[in-house]
Amino acid sequence: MFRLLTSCWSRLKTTEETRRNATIIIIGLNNSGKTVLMEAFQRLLPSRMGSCVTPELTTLLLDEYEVSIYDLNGDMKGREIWPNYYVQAHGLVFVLDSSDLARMHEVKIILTHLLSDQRVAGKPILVLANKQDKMNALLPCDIIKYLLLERLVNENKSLCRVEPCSAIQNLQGRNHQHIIEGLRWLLAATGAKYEELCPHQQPLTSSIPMSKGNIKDPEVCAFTIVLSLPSPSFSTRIGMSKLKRQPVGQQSMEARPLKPILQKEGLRLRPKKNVSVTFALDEPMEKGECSGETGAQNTTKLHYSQNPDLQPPATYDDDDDDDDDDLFEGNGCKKNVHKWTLWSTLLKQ
Ligand SMILES: Nc1nc2c(ncn2[C@@H]2O[C@H](COP(=O)(O)OP(=O)(O)OP(=O)(O)O)[C@@H](O)[C@H]2O)c(=O)[nH]1
Ligand SMILES: [Mg+2]
Repeated sequence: MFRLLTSCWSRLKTTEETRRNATIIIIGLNNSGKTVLMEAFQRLLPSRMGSCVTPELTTLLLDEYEVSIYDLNGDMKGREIWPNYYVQAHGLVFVLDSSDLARMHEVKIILTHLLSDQRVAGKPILVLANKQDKMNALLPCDIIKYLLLERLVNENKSLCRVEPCSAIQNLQGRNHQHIIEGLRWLLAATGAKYEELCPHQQPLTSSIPMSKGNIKDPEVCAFTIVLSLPSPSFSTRIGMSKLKRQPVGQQSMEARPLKPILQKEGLRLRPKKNVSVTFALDEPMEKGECSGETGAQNTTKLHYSQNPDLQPPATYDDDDDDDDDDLFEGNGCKKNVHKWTLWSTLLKQ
């Protein structure tokens, strides 16, 4: 009995010792669903008791990671303190309300600004396209297109994954695989050596803004991400073995552009369903598969995974099932007349 207890204790101790720490910040516009999402994470994952130094901080355990997650306010005042967290963050979760079309332009401005920040550039970002339960929610493919996400992540060399989700449903314990898989991906993408490259971590406080002198040289933390040519299963399992990272200034290989990969089950694209999109270099893309605008025809293969429980958007033309593939063909969502009218309105802003 004593031996059993000792062995349990030493196993527990080993697990504790080998646990990796990661700091993640959850940001996005106010009302996008960050706090509900945080509550969903708290329900789904075990948390570290007594670790809450500040109310916005939660420490959760996922696989071998102990993740400190900061849920930051998205109102104007809250956004002012986001930069205080950039240096310390290993990765970011950006939550957006997929149904709030009126604020998509604001999202675009914020995200562009965020990703081009030197303290953020190069860090992986998980974009959660929240509120997919709403009838007018945009699909990830549309959101990517509107936000020019592909170009953004290429310019800033940040690995990016877009997950459709509904934080409300997640809170009720439904469809949570998207947010958990998204978080797993983010943790894996931060890389095992990231902490070594950010050796001077300071405890974070929201009340004391960091002076410029306290902000570490962003170059020290930034990664240039170099992707090896992945296997077909890359998009569904983005293991660290597939990613070779080196600190800026030490890269021996040229950084290659990141391309969107829609996760798919089977061969046929079903764009009316909700899909996850991971940006990565992959095998040559078949002509006509998404990303028409950016000339991605030479490098990308698309993968998607369906989430049948989430509500498909009402704005899609549902008359003919054979139209499904047209959403990704040629000029993109050409059957979606209703939605493209909206796009042109948004794009003019
Ligand atoms: N329908 C729907 N509503 C949601 C979902 N997620 C959040 N909401 C609602 O959106 C509103 C805002 O949610 P919060 O989690 O407080 O938003 P927030 O991003 O934390 O906002 P700030 O803290 O002000 O930046 C609440 O009324 C939520 O109930 C969702 O997935 N679906
Ligand atoms: Mg909140």
